[in-house]
Amino acid sequence: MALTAVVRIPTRALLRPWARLRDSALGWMEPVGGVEVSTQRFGSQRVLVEPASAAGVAVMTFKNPPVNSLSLELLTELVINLEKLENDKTFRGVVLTSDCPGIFSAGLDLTEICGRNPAHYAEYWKAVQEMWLRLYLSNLMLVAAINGACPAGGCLMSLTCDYRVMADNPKYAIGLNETLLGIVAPFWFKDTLVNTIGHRASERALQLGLLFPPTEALQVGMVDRLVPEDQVQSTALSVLAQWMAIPDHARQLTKNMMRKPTADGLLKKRDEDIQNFVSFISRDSIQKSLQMYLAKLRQKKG
Ligand SMILES: CCC/C=C/C(=O)SCCNC(=O)CCNC(=O)[C@H](O)C(C)(C)COP(=O)([O-])OP(=O)([O-])OC[C@H]1O[C@@H](n2cnc3c(N)ncnc32)[C@H](O)[C@@H]1OP(=O)([O-])[O-]
Repeated sequence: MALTAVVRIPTRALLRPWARLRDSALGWMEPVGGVEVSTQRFGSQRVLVEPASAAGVAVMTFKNPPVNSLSLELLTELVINLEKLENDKTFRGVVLTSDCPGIFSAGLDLTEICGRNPAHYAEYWKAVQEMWLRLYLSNLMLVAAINGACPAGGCLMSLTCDYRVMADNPKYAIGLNETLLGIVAPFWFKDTLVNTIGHRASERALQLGLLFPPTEALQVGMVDRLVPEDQVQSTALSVLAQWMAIPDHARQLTKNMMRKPTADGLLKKRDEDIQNFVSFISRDSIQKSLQMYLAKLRQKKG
């Protein structure tokens, strides 16, 4: 099996805004003696990509204030930048982190799934699926540097990584809290969690919508390591340095062997999953729940 053929997703056909964003992306690679070498910061408006000082490693920083919610634009830019890193064979590992103080990501952008029309829900959900598939099956080593709150879709994104380092600050929490919003985490969110913390712990966490403070997240296995807040990124980089010692092709095949069956669950029924999502999220009762949740978030501030 060819290593580069792990994910077969016709990306251009899936998300229409990509072509536009691709055009506006900053120049990032220069051919040097036939080999593409990164020369500078690159990325796009909401996703900054910087080569780290260690060879073969990049830091991908999400920059979608105020809370790094996963808007359609952020999801699109994330996938484009990941694809660029994967296509450039000089990169083997990526640290995913946030530029928003105290927040890794607030999860799916609630304004994308509340008060819109079915066509929008379908387009958005396809982008969420795409983000998950691309990260979950990435042949790169991915380490999440969780430097803040990490609920719902933010937690999902971190769970796609090969390793999670979290800031040891009791103000932050991580988990799939969908039931608290009156919505249901889809089966592939559930599968990703089960693959990380096991069936029983997932069953409880998902039903109760648990958001684990760092110490509990470590205990349950949702994160792999806790460090002081100012050491999250440096620790993630040193973890990657250890992983870099493993021959890539053996590690990639192993990762694929572990993850492909889970990803296939979605790949086999993407359209059905989109239809399910659209009909679920369009229900009046669900829209009401989401509106109330958003109003509560806004009130909290005022
Ligand atoms: C089947 C579907 C599966 C679903 C999966 C999901 O991911 S569902 C997602 C589940 N996600 C969650 O349950 C997380 C919900 N969010 C939180 O719990 C907190 O915002 C926080 C802990 C992330 C940060 O606390 P903090 O005190 O630092 O910040 P703050 O609270 O003051 O918010 C600042 C502004 O951001 C706004 N905004 C916030 N989140 C979202 C969002 N997801 N989207 C859009 N907007 C959001 C908030 O309204 C406010 O706007 P305003 O008033 O300025 O117009």
